Formats: sequence, structure tokens, C-alpha cells
Amino acid sequence: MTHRIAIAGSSGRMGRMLIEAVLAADDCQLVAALDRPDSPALGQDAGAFLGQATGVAISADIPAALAQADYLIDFTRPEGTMAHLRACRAAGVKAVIGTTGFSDEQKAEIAAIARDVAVVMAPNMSVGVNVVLKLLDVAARALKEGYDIEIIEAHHRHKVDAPSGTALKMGEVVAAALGRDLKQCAVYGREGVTGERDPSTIGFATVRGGDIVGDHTVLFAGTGERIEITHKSSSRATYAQGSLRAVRFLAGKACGLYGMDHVLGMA
Ligand SMILES: NC(=O)C1=CN([C@@H]2O[C@H](COP(=O)(O)OP(=O)(O)OC[C@H]3O[C@@H](n4cnc5c(N)ncnc54)[C@H](OP(=O)(O)O)[C@@H]3O)[C@@H](O)[C@H]2O)C=CC1
Ligand SMILES: O=C(O)C1=N[C@H](C(=O)O)C[C@H](O)C1
Repeated sequence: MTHRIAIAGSSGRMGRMLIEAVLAADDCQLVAALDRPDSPALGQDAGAFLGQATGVAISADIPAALAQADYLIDFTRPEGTMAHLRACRAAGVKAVIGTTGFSDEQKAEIAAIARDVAVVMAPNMSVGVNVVLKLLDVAARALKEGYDIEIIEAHHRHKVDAPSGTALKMGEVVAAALGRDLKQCAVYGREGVTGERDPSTIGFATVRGGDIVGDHTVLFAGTGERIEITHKSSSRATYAQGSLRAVRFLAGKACGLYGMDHVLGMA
């Protein structure tokens, strides 16, 4: 079976990685590449950055792109993803969403759209991070008492949202395992005279610099010992390969909102 794929944000860091992965996959066909209406890349061949002619020109015409596609893979920004998803619902095109930084209202709208069309959404498509999420559930349940929990993430200088979607997901997993609500217990940075640490909190620290692809550590700090569970990405190819696994998973689904835990058989 050939999966006909449109890529949104095709000139972005992930967009390019996805185009390369789709072109290399025997069971996938690149049928459209989208960018913003003011992008200087419009009209260029989607494979130009690889020195490859694909015959697919980068365009801003969302309905025309989706008319040729069975799937859209979207790593853009929340407002872009929402516009693309509404068009996916209208066109009956399944979606893989990697974008992070959605508001609660946007997440609710995505869930509503997924009642009509199948969607995989995950803040991190790598197999490794999704295994780490399972490890965190086990660790948090075992370390319920006497351990302070801090989540530290580091990314490249171009990242616009903080904490990362992955760090927030890690916080949600840990909070759920402890029976806490992340919205009530998260502390996003500290400054000045903060007072002693409240043991019921989950702290977040964000580092931005250079070309760091994506590092995440969850620290369980007790008395006399500490446990650190760390994942480090050294290539965006893992996110692209995870996205193609999500496309193949969606082939068998008509509607519903799924995560990478479903795709990887770990739900
Ligand atoms: N789930 C996962 O595994 C991963 C998720 N991400 C997430 O993916 C997203 C993109 O990351 P990255 O590729 O590094 O970002 P880039 O900034 O490199 O690329 C974003 C692309 O989306 C386009 N874009 C921006 N805003 C809009 C819009 N409103 N409508 C349509 N297109 C738009 C950009 O165009 P222009 O340049 O013209 O603005 C660009 O082509 C981020 O949210 C990031 O956190 C990243 C890696 C892995
Ligand atoms: O913007 C990035 O680069 C990344 N974003 C995702 C996130 O916010 O968690 C995933 C990965 O860490 C890379």
C-alpha cells in the first residue's frame, strides 16, 4: 500500500527531515508540500534542499494539497496546525501532529476534529522518549514519598515554546502516577527568595542554546540518593521515522485521537 503524504511546514527543520524520510520510504509518496503564503520557498521543488527533483512544488494552497493526499504530517506552530486540521476534516485527510505549545482550547478543538477524522498527536515521536514515559510512570509510583521531582529540558536556540511539549508530557505522566494535577503542582522556574521547596510541587527548568536537538531529564531527588531518567536526541530523524510509523498506524483507523503509545503498542 502506498501512503500519499502531504507535509506542512515543509521548509522547517522537521519539514525537511520529513520530506527526506518520505522520499526514502518505499511505502510512502510525497504528494504535496505546504508552507506559509509569504514563504520565499513557494514554487521551489520540495526536494531542492536535497538536490533532488521530486516534481512537487512547495505551495500555500491547503485544499489543493489535501485533495491529493491521504495523510498530512504537520510540525508547524499551533495556529498553523489548527488551520490545517480544520481543512483535513473538510477533506477527510488523516493527520499526524508533532507541533507543540497548544492551548487547552486548541487541544479541545483537536479532540473534536478527531471525532470525524483519525489523528495521531504526540509532543515527541521518538521511540526512546515514549519508552521513557513508561519508565517515569513506574519510577513515580515507586518514589511517591520522600523524593522531590524536577524536570530539566534543553533545546536549540530557535525553539519558541517552553517548557517543551515533551517536558510537559513527562510532568503529566508523573503527576498522574502520583495522583496530582499538574496544573496545581507545576512550578515553572524560580527567582528571588522562594522559600523552601514544597514537596508536592513538580519543578521545570528550561535551557536554550546552540543546536541542541532535545534533552530531557526527570530528577527524583531524595535524602542520600537521587535518580535521574534522561533521554537525549542526537538526530531529528527519530521524530521523522516515528511520524511515518504513525501514518502506517492511521491506515487502519477511520477516526479517533491517538498518541504514540497507541502507535507503538504501549497504550
Ligand atoms: N513531536 C515531535 O516529535 C517534535 C515536535 N517538534 C515541534 O514541531 C514544531 C516545528 O518545529 P521545527 O521544525 O523545529 O520548527 P521550524 O520553525 O524549523 O519550522 C516550522 C515550519 O512551520 C512553518 N510555519 C510556522 N507558522 C506557521 C503557520 N502559522 N502556518 C503554516 N506554517 C507555519 C514555518 O514557516 P516559516 O519559516 O515561514 O515561519 C516552518 O516552515 C514545533 O512546535 C516543535 O516543538 C519538533 C521536533 C519533534
Ligand atoms: O522544538 C523542538 O526541537 C522539539 N520539540 C518537541 C517538544 O517540544 O517536546 C520535541 C523535541 O524535544 C524537539
